[in-house]
Amino acid sequence: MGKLTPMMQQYMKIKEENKDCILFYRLGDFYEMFFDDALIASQELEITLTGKNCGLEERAPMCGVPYHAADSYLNKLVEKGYKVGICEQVEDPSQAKGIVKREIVRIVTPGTNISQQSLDDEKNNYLMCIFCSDGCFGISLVDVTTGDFRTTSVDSLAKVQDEIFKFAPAEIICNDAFFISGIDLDYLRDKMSVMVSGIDHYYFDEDQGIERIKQQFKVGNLEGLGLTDNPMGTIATGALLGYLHETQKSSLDHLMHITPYETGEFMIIDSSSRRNLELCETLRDKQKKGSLLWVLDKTKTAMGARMLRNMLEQPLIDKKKIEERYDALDSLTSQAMVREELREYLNPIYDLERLMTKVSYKTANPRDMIAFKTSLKWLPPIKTILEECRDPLLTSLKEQLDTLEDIWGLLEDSIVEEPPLAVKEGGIIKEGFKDDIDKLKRAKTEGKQWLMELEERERKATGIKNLKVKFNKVFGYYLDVTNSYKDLVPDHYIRKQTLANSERYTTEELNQLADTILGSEDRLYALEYETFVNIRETLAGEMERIARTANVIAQVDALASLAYVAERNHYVRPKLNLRGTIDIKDGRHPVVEQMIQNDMFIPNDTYLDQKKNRVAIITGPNMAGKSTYMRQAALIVLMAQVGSFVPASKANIGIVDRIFTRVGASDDLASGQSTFMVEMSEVANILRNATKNSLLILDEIGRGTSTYDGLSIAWAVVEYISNPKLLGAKTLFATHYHELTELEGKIDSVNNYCIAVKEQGDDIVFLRKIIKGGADKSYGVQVAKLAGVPETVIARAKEISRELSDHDIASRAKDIQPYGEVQQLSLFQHTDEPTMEHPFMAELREKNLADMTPLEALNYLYTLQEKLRKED
Ligand SMILES: Nc1ncnc2c1ncn2[C@@H]1O[C@H](COP(=O)(O)OP(=O)(O)OP(=O)(O)O)[C@@H](O)[C@H]1O
Repeated sequence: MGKLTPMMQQYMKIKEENKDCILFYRLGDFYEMFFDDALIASQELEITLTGKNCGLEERAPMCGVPYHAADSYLNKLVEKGYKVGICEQVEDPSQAKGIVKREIVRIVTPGTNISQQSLDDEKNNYLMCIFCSDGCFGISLVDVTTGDFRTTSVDSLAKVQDEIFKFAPAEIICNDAFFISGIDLDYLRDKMSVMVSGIDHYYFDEDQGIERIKQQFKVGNLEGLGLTDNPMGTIATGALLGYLHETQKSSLDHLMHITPYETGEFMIIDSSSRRNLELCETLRDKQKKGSLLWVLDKTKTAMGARMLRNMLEQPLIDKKKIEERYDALDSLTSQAMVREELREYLNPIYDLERLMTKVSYKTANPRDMIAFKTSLKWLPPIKTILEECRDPLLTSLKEQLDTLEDIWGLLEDSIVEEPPLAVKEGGIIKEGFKDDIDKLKRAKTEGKQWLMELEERERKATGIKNLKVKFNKVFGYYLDVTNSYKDLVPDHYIRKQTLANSERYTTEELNQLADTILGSEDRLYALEYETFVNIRETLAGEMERIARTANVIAQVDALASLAYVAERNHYVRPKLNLRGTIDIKDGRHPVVEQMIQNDMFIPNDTYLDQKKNRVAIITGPNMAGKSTYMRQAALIVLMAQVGSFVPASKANIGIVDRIFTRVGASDDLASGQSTFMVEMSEVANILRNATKNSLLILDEIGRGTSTYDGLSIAWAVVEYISNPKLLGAKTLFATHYHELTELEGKIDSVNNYCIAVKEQGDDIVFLRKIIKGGADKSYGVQVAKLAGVPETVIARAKEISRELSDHDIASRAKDIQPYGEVQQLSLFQHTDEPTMEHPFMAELREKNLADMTPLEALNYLYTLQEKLRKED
């Protein structure tokens, strides 16, 4: 058995301390990986596996990536959920000669990835820390690429899930208690691709955490940060900072502020509703295209895009704040020229927040400085053009906008227009910025000329006609005088060497010149680098001002985008009320109207209030447009509370505290649960958490089970939500159970609507218009025909439908004989339902379900169902 080489011993020691990391171990121009790390990396990165003689009998598996291209490899591994430890050579004079010391300089995790690729990503990249204790949760989250840092605390797991879904962090770190809080870890890992890891309990020590917070934000106490009322969030923040210091090891100066927030400041939208409403990505493809954000985001800067996404994720509930945004949009829509000029100035502005991150991590290169300068140039004209806007929000943003002219001036004076990427090879600093640099530069380029001039001067001064300045590697520059002119050599010449035919001299002037010329290149590069680093540090010192400006620009950009979209898509400014009335005239679905090309989107009205119009039961054939109509209402309310104008001819929106949607079967939620179970959990969640100020969108509740159960549940749910003593929330309720339209006469606040279709012979034409009243037919078979179901099946379905139409479904179903492939009842389950005269329904009506809790109602319905089965 051999013994590990010293270099590999060092490797083993570092690896031992960082077992959960793949080590990128710097060897010359490569990062090498060994043993298991090499096996993983070669597979994940598709790179060749080799072997290294490590001193042992067997060669160590090894693979490597070039230092200069390491970023993309690293990014790939981190995206796949690995932690990567970057291990660099560091100077350590105490080490024995020949042994280079290496140490981890940074641990890159999904939540702390600052590779160029992640800096270019439009979205925020959050690292979230969750501290769980006694059913309460402290949440702290940071995007190290932008400096966005927030904290809150919540009192239920459901609210934690909402926050996770809202911010979609790349990585969650937590204490052990969070793992047993009931959180669905598989869902987080598999469906949301979040890396979840527990961190040591010492990170959550409150006192140490507070110290870290005070140091990071340079404050003497927590009051100034607004954290005193948020002990759970404080602990989470302390732990998050501890983790960052441990992994990032370098400056976190760009994390200058933390924003404590209350979830109650914003409209609450639970995770499944966010998905269902397709706010920032589509349900199916998880793409931005097709989402509400896709329609609204016409921002010009990356900061603006993130701000808009944030606004959409957190609609407001404060009327005054919303109206401030409307006023800003009014300014920008009524002055289209001003807006477009503003957008033109915003266009060339780079991502200042992420540039600041690079400055803070000392990775900003000279081209980043030019990006800075180019961006700053547009700040004064933006400020000037904002003078045209008289509304309070834009006026205040204008006042807050620091145009950073001093920083622009510094960059303008110091960095050349097209600098290289490298920082240590010169060519960065402009002429005139620093005398020494200018001199060195001149020495480099004009050295020869200077020597010729000196030669000429000396010839004239001494009369030595063939005096020459020459160079060799041993003596450097010297004056060569042939023996015939020896007598003319002046006293101040210093002899360097005597040859057979000539003498070699030097002078003080020549020595100085030689020094300047010979060392100029190295010194020039070093001085340019030093100057560049100083400039970068000056910027780092101005981080606070730059961050504030970046935030102002982001807000202006997001507002300008909303105004632009509002004008282009003919949106209107909504009115807001606190009566709880939602009155939309000619509302349109903001996304579907963009998708429909030749066809015109048919607008529809929506009216809901706290009295006679609390619940709208919407019937109509499949494909008629029920889901579109309901989502459109929810999106219009949401847009209104984001501060956007809305797609309608007129809208008066009663501010809602929450929007809940239960739409279709969200299959991806159903990890291990049946579709019906998921549906019922969502319903339970809605009934438990909605208030009378909420808006509910319920699409075909009860569809996932048998007709009887489904209908009964739907019936009980409508009774519950329409009753102000129980819930009394405004609701749009789409159903195929036509029996539910019976409720209109029975409950005051329930009204029937349907989406009109026209029969044309055997076919139907969708009119897409919502009208008062219930639909009398479901046209399921016609829609099946439109969808291309084979003619034989359609014909048979019509036959069955005719047979069933006059009879009770339960008894008739038994009589139907199988025909070919059509053996299941599923074809007619939705096209023909039991009549209300069934004893089951009669008993149901007698019983006042409204006096029961939803659970009692469900239990009761199950008992009824059992009874029925026994009777059968
Ligand atoms: N108001 C409208 N104007 C124009 N087209 C519309 C309108 N509403 C819906 N559509 C179109 O009709 C299609 C079907 O609409 P939607 O999915 O809302 O129907 P549905 O009644 O919910 O169907 P199902 O009951 O089968 O789920 C949409 O994809 C859209 O293209």
